[in-house]
Amino acid sequence: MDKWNRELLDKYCREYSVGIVGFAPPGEESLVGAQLKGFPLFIHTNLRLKDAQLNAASPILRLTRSGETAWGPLPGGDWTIFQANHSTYEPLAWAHRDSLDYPTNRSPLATVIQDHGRYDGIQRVLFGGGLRFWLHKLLLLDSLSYLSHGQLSLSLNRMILVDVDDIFVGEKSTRLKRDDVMALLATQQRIQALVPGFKFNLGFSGKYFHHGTAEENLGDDMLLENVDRFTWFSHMWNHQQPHLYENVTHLQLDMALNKQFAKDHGIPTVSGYSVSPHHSGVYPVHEGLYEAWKRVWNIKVTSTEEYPHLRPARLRRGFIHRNIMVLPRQTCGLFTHTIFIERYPGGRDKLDESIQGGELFQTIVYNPINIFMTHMSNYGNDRLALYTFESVIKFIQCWTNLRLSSSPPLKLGEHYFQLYPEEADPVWGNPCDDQRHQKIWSRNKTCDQLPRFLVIGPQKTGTTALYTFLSIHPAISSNLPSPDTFEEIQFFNGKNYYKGLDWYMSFFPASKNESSRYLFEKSATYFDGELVPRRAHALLPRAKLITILLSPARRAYSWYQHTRVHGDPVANNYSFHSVITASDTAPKPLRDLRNRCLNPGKYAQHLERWLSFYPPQQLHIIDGEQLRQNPVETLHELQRFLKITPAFNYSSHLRYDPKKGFFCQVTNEDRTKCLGKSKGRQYPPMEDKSYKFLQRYYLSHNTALVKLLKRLGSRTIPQWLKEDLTDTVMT
Ligand SMILES: Nc1ncnc2c1ncn2[C@@H]1O[C@H](COP(=O)(O)OS(=O)(=O)O)[C@@H](OP(=O)(O)O)[C@H]1O
Repeated sequence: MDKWNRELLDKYCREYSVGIVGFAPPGEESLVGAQLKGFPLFIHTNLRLKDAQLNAASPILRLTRSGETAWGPLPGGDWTIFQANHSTYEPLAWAHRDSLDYPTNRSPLATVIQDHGRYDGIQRVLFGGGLRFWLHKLLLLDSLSYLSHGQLSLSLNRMILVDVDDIFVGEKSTRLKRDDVMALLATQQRIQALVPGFKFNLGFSGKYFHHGTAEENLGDDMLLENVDRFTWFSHMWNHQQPHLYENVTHLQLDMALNKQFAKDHGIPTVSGYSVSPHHSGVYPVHEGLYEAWKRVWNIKVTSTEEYPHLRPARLRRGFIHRNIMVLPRQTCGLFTHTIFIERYPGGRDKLDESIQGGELFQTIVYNPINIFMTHMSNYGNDRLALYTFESVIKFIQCWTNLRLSSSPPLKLGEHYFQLYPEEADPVWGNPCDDQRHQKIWSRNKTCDQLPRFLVIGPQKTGTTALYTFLSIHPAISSNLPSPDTFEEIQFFNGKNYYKGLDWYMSFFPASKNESSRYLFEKSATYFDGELVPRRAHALLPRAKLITILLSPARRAYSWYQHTRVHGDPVANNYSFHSVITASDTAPKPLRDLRNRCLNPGKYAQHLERWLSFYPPQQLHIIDGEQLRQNPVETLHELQRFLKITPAFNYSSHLRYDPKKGFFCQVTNEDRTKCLGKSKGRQYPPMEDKSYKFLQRYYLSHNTALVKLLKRLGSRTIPQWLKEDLTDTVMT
């Protein structure tokens, strides 16, 4: 960093009490006792180190616990260590030279050092290398917490739930014998001493009870003899994937069999938790599963790996659908077929690495709530899962101050959404964009039941005319009508979104020659809906977007007239001028109406939101005046944008109807079919004072729109936009 910037940064840090975390970059040159410019601090580089320890007296330690030695070499051979001769410095971690490379040198070398700020007024923590070493990752968390005066601190509470799935399901000779069940209970007891509330959570499929060898059947019996010492949840009766059931009644019947089995064998049925094999049906959602779960088991919480995608595990989120909380699962590396420690992928060393500071350890460090899925087969043979969980829990106890605990799934779910309330709303993605999602999606759903383009509004710009004219096109099909909102589905912007993807897709029935069909949907309220671009993009990232713009002032006036006709009491009580000029102290209903009337006209702002999700090439802007006066040309341009070939010639299908005062659809030689009375209404012209007010109101928004259109490469600026701006300048 040059001197000027450095001084600026230092000044900022001193004034606002901001600390610095620094990392020594690896260098080709090996330095010995080189002084860090401007500091009483010296470094040695490119060292091999081993046996790390922490400074128990350091005020930085919070999550990390000192006292032990992390024996063995530190990863990499290019470590930097620090030597200081000023009281401002205090080591945070030490290591020793690796004797393979160097003659024995017993004095510990500081690999992480704290600068208390006594030298130049700035607090720092300097790391002698990157973050390859797991212990340094913990120290980074603590450094951030310390330097941010506690503002960047993770809670120290961690919850763990271990599901043991496929109870009774495994093939002969992979199942639990009495010894294994005893080991399970003994380990559980030891873990309970470290993790209050811990119980293995057993997921059973009753159909396969007593399907093992004679010895294994005794193991089944022993599990049931100890039924109260575990928590239990229903898997599927026959381990069938729920998305393969087309019929919810069959699904229910199978679930009822498992419930009956539970009752007959004293297994509790009130946990409110269940999981489905291979996570199928949970996400992408198979509505039948949710329905049957609710009816048979009153399920309130489940967990899955697939949402939004399988990997990386740390990006998985939760959501709530039909009042069922779906929690993300973490990965522990144990799968149905990983049944011997030595056959763990990469061998025992890899497993130990994951436990001792590696992936599994860090999963627990970074996630306040951890749900792990394991299988019965992981607990037989050499009891890989028992070794894994007991070891990682002990390692956590040894190296961290984390407070581990466990709770039944329902409590865990409630706690999860208290921590992450923003995750409650689901985000529906396209199951065909992820092979794993597609695999666990129902057979009777296709990928062609989604629109290829959206007409997003805004309201009152001519969206119904465009929708109607597009529907004449032989290659274009709109959605089926909705009983509530007619031609509009209004999926992405309101409560309908919570009805799920199946509901949305039911508006686009599959037909035979799908590939040649251009499915589309128009919902005029999408344009200014806060959440719509994000949601639309999650589901339809390649969709084209069509918007129609006309003078925001005229649009607002048309909307007001529309709202009056629809019987809105506030619109009927107040003149247009009173609505648009309502102040922030006006009664709430009036302010709300004002906002609903005026906000959609802030075009640039809304378009920018769409453009933060979609590339500009996918957006087509129609001039609303052109649509009104020359729909034929407008539709030809639109076809070119959509790349629809052969182009449909609209000139013989649309004709100006002098009586209606608009273009209408030609039905035969001398007849036309126009839009209904609610489109192209008769109402008095807008008062001049209102128009002038709105010109001023929209000035900054219209100016931003001109800039945006230019940025998007528009060669012409719509006439209405020029007029709105010119008139404003003149008044
Ligand atoms: N061909 C044709 N026929 C009838 N109306 C037409 C046509 N082209 C554009 N318009 C203008 O469309 C305005 C209604 O816009 P929307 O259909 O988007 O309204 S809505 O948001 O769906 O309610 C409607 O607004 P009003 O004039 O205020 O009724 C019309 O001006």
